[in-house]
Formats: sequence, structure tokens, C-alpha cells
Amino acid sequence: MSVQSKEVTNDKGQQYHICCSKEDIGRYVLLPGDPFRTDIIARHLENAKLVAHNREHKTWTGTLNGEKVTVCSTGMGCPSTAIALEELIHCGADTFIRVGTCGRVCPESYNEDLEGVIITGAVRDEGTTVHYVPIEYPAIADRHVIDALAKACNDKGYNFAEGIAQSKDSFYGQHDPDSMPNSGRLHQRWEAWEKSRVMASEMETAALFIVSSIRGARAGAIMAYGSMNDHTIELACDAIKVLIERDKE
Ligand SMILES: O=P(O)(O)O[C@H]1O[C@H](CO)[C@@H](O)[C@H]1O
Ligand SMILES: O=c1cc[nH]c(=O)[nH]1
Repeated sequence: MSVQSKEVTNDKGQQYHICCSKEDIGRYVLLPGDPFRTDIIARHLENAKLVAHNREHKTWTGTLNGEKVTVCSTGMGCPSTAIALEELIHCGADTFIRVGTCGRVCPESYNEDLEGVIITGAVRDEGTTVHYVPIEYPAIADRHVIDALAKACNDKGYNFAEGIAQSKDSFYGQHDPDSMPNSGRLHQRWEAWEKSRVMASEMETAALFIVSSIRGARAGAIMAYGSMNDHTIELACDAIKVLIERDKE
């Protein structure tokens, strides 16, 4: 039996950061980092309505296959992602797909034909999730969500790999480690991720997987290499439809 966090509300009784209430949020949620990306993803929903926009969290709710589906931006990094997750779970959400962008890491990921990655697990190279549970606990995706993403990808014939993401706290620690006094440690660890077949580097998935596991929710992630593309958004929406249909069975 999973335990929810205590609700913290604003003066309207809404969740403190996302400024939403239970009736605003669907069971199924798409999670981009960027608030502007929510507008693009919301166009894939039927009857999408803007519910709230507070700080980095912009939230739309509409339907897919007749079920209520929400799009909510997490902002950049694990702290704001964990906050969004907790508050969406307070509102009754239990199924999450991150729709993000990422960088390439291991040699295999540098195959230019690959559009992106369906994430199966995340390296907890960040500071948020140790506030939840010791580092030995794995950050893994829900197998039903991975399978729904894999089915969507197979049906469309798009070229996505499956693999592990590194969730880090410093974008410039990845892109310019030599400018950091801590460069030795950054290089050593990056080499370890390259040698251990890490397929993607990004900043939110570890928090998504850890908070979801601990709170008893299901989560997965699909990420585009470089900038966001239509295929990644399409597959995330298709996977939500697969889960909706399978949940009815
Ligand atoms: O495209 P999003 O979802 O923001 O994800 C990636 O892009 C940002 C860095 O540019 C980080 O948030 C990283 O995880
Ligand atoms: O290289 C990249 C691209 C997106 N997001 C990251 O964190 N790194």
C-alpha cells in the first residue's frame, strides 16, 4: 500500500504549485518539461482546455478515446518535477508519460537514424530523489507503460531505441565540464555512463520514476534527441490511448 504526501493548498484550496483541483486533472498525464510544449501537445487532445499556469507548470486537460487526459509541464530538473508529480497524484492522476528532449551518451546512441529513446530506467545522478529513498533503490519505468510506448512505436514504424537515461542536475556540467572546478569527477562519471550503454542524458526522469514508484503510480518516458519532434509527441499520445484501451479490459 503506497502512501501519498500531505496536501499543501493555496487560498483557493488548489494544489499549491500547479494550482489545480481534483476535477481539473485526468488519470492519464503527459509531462513535457517546457510550458510552451504543453500548447503543442494539447492540440493532440479533444476539447483541450487550459486549466492553470503557475510558475513553470502549465496545465491543459482534454480527452483521448473518451478518457480525461492532462498535459502538465514539469519545468527543468528533478525538484520541480517531483513537486508536479506529488500534486498531480493528489488530484487523482496515476499514469504518467514524460515527453522530453535529451542528449546522446554511449556510442550506440550516436546512430543518426535514431529519433529518440523509450526510457526503461534512469541513473539517479541528481539530488532530489535521495530525499525520498536511499540511492540503492532503482529508478525504473512501469513495464505496462514501456510496453504501450513500444507498441505505439512498432505500429507507426518510427525509429526509437529502448534504454537507460542519466538524469543530472547540471546542463552545463554535461556540455562544458572543463569550465567546472569539479571537471575530473564529471569526466570520470560521464565515461562510466558511456561505457554502461546509457542512451540519453536529461534532467527529470529519475524524479518521475522514483516518485511514481513510491506513490504507487505508473510512469514511462519517451525522449527525442536534440529538439522536440512530431513523432515523439505522436507516440506518447498513442501510448496513452493503448493504456486507456488496455485499462478497460
Ligand atoms: O525538453 P525537456 O523536457 O525540457 O528536457 C530537457 O531539456 C532541458 C535542458 O535543455 C532539460 O529539462 C532536459 O531534461
Ligand atoms: O544535451 C541535452 C539535450 C537535452 N537535455 C539535456 O539535458 N541535455
